Amino acid sequence: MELAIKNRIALTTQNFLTPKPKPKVKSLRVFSVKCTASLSSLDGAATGVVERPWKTSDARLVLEDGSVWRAKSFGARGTQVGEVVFNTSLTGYQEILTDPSYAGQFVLMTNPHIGNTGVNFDDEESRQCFLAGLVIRSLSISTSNWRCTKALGDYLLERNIMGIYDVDTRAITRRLRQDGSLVGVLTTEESKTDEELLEMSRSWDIVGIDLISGVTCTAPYEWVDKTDPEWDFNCEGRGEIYHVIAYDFGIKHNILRRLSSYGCKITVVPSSWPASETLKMKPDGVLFSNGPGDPSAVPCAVKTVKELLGKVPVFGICMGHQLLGQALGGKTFKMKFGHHGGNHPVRNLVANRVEISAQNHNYAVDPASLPKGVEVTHINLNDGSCAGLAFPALNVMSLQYHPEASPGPHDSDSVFGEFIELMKKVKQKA
Ligand SMILES: NC(=O)CC[C@H](N)C(=O)O
Repeated sequence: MELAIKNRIALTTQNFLTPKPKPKVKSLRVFSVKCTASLSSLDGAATGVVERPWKTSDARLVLEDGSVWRAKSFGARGTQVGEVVFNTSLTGYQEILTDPSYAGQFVLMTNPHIGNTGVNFDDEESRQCFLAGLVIRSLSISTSNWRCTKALGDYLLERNIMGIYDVDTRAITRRLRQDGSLVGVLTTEESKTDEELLEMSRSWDIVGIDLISGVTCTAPYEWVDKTDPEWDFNCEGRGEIYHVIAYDFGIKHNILRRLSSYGCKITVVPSSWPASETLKMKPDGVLFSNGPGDPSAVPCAVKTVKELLGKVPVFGICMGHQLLGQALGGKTFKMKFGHHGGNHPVRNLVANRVEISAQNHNYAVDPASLPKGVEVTHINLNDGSCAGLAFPALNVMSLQYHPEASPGPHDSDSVFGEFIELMKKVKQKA
């Protein structure tokens, strides 16, 4: 078993971790799917009233490799550039749409059937949708869920987010797996030629851009909301209150709810909040949140993390983990197509167990670049990449993935309890 896992890592690591070269364009190739019974009106879809004629394709997604994907639009109209990534989660599209870490990206759902549960008030992971757009195979013609307040198409339209459906998401996913993430331009504008859109996609890049400043909050605020007790599955033994300062690099609400449920008093601060101000607030711990884009494009955030190292216990999640990796002296790199989904097996080397995790990242910390004393605590079993770090001497812990799930499995929820234990230990020593 052990050997099988090792062999699997050896076989796959090279594939998934090698950054992609820029794709060559031989000529533009147009792809379209055979017409399925999609409705012309989303209002009709919400009420179940069928309108004819069937909608025909009115949108194009042009990828930087020269492929042109004809599709049908829903949500907002216009032209939008972004990086296309695929997400393998079966459920939770609303949490995915409101995860700020997707800023600058088109999320392509591999689950072909999207929209069937509509959207509701409770599943928002942030104040708005920051992603570039949504790409799906089939848009549900009706919504049916007791929490549903709105159809997905109306929701995206209100938030000015473009969506397309009736596009071969399986073929695009294979292309992304083979060639790596690709930049694309999505348009509903007939006047734009395929060549123009290709040129647009090839002249834009997500690497090296600071996307955090566009999603962070503008001023500090207190967070009080907890996980609804009806949904909470892990809430025993939380007595003492710990004050946590949470750096908002694009924070998901469920990180805050879980910390709050575990007994933390939370102050959320903007990404530019000085480390000196944080220390003046005398927190028991600091959380560095998830967030969009390239971790090496935000040296200011790395500087803040560095200034807090060793002064207070810290916990990093996803972007927070990558910033910690850099602050400790390590390097981050862009993966071939990253990890996005709710089914990633991770080996927890400390507890010696496998956890199925929710993940959403395109970058990773290179463990070989880390100084002595920094321990790799978690490994992604699909490709052997670093999924967690600890530096006990400085009371540092971090995960590359999402223990708060939303959406995804809850196997790693207990890590919030480990952060509490770390704060407790340091407080008792003081
Ligand atoms: N979810 C996140 O925090 C993502 C981190 C980073 N933007 C990445 O893509 O790797």
